[in-house]
Amino acid sequence: MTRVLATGTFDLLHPGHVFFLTQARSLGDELYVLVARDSMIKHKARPIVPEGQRLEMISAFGVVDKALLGSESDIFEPLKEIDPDIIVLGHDQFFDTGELQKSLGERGFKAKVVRVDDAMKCELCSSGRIIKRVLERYGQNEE
Ligand SMILES: Cc1cc2nc3c(=O)[nH]c(=O)nc-3n(C[C@H](O)[C@H](O)[C@H](O)COP(=O)(O)O)c2cc1C
Ligand SMILES: Nc1ncnc2c1ncn2[C@@H]1O[C@H](COP(=O)(O)OP(=O)(O)OP(=O)(O)O)[C@@H](O)[C@H]1O
Repeated sequence: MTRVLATGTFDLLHPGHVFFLTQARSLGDELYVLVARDSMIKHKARPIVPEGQRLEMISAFGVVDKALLGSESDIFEPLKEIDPDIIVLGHDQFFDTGELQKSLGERGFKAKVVRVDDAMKCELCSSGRIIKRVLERYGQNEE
């Protein structure tokens, strides 16, 4: 039984997320997903959708066996419980594969880090671009 772990913000959902999680699931037998905490997202703007609602949506995906909220202080903490065989990184996730692999080894985790390079290309296959489109269409009308 190979347990795969995927992680991410998953703010405004789109087909790129379905594509990523389907790819992640295909690497093993079961898929766990760690949803990033609002307080831990510092590499981009604060998500529109609060963490509890982001978790609820990812939990409803058919390819996902279990979704959990991450830790608010230590990204390695939830791995003790999940104990994944594979940690999958999306094409644009900021982690360096080698450095993450090294950090995991130093902490005694067995997981192998796998980067999936494929991206689904469509105009609105990005939470950021959905937000931009909404602002273009409705932003100017704000009183
Ligand atoms: C192995 C691993 C564990 C993670 N654990 C957590 C965590 O416990 N809490 C959290 O808020 N983010 C955690 N993250 C980070 C996010 O879930 C996410 O990967 C990061 O914010 C960048 O994702 P994005 O490109 O989807 O925004 C973890 C990431 C990795 C790779
Ligand atoms: N179009 C896409 N194709 C493949 N994977 C994607 C795509 N969009 C997002 N992902 C993957 O889904 C996971 C969660 O992504 P995230 O929540 O950052 O969405 P995003 O749409 O890329 O957000 P933003 O537009 O704010 O950067 C990441 O691993 C990311 O690489």
